[in-house]
Amino acid sequence: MNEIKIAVLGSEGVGKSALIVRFLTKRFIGEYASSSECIYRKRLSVDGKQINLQLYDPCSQACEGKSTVNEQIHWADGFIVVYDISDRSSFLTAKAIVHLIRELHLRTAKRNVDSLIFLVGNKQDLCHVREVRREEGQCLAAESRCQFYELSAAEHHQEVALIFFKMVQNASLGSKAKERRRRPSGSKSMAKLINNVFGKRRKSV
Ligand SMILES: Nc1nc2c(ncn2[C@@H]2O[C@H](COP(=O)(O)OP(=O)(O)OP(=O)(O)O)[C@@H](O)[C@H]2O)c(=O)[nH]1
Repeated sequence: MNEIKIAVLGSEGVGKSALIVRFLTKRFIGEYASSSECIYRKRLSVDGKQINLQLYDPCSQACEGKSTVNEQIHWADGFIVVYDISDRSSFLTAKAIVHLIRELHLRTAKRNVDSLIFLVGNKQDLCHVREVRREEGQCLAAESRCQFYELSAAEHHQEVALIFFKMVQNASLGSKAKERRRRPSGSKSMAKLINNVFGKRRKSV
């Protein structure tokens, strides 16, 4: 069975967990508790192939055993780099992450990552307080040769699911020969995810 590892990266509060939870549970959870980085696992069938998917959700706060961005990049087969359209600084962070991914993959002569980086502008529902124009996202994606999406984890289930499926599809095309690399610490089952979702309070929208 194919194993695909996807890292969802971006600065604090851009909606990384919200996107993952939306994909896994179809629900938008406004309050999500997580004080450690974690890996969610899901089995799915893509193009007739059974895939063991691992989704890495980093923790923005300092936590014990936290992996570095470099380790996260080395671990993953594909990257969903998220920014918040109502927060310009998160766009700059996303830009830096995309450049770092390209640089590290170039330096280690890994396979072509063009189809394996998606730039995602989240919180489209907050367009009345938008700080990053859609064209800026498109422009960054074009110059970084990655795919661009703008959406809202709060409002769009199908779009979110499509992005994850597309990424899995792209990653599964070139994953066979890939060596297994060090994984970030922490692993989460659906039971723990449900605990996080219904357990503690952390942030408000
Ligand atoms: N309006 C709106 N709020 C959103 C959306 N996605 C996430 N949020 C809110 O943004 C806040 C941060 O969401 P998280 O999913 O915790 O963001 P994160 O990137 O995982 O944050 P860290 O784990 O701290 O890095 C929460 O209050 C969410 O409810 C969205 O599409 N629209």
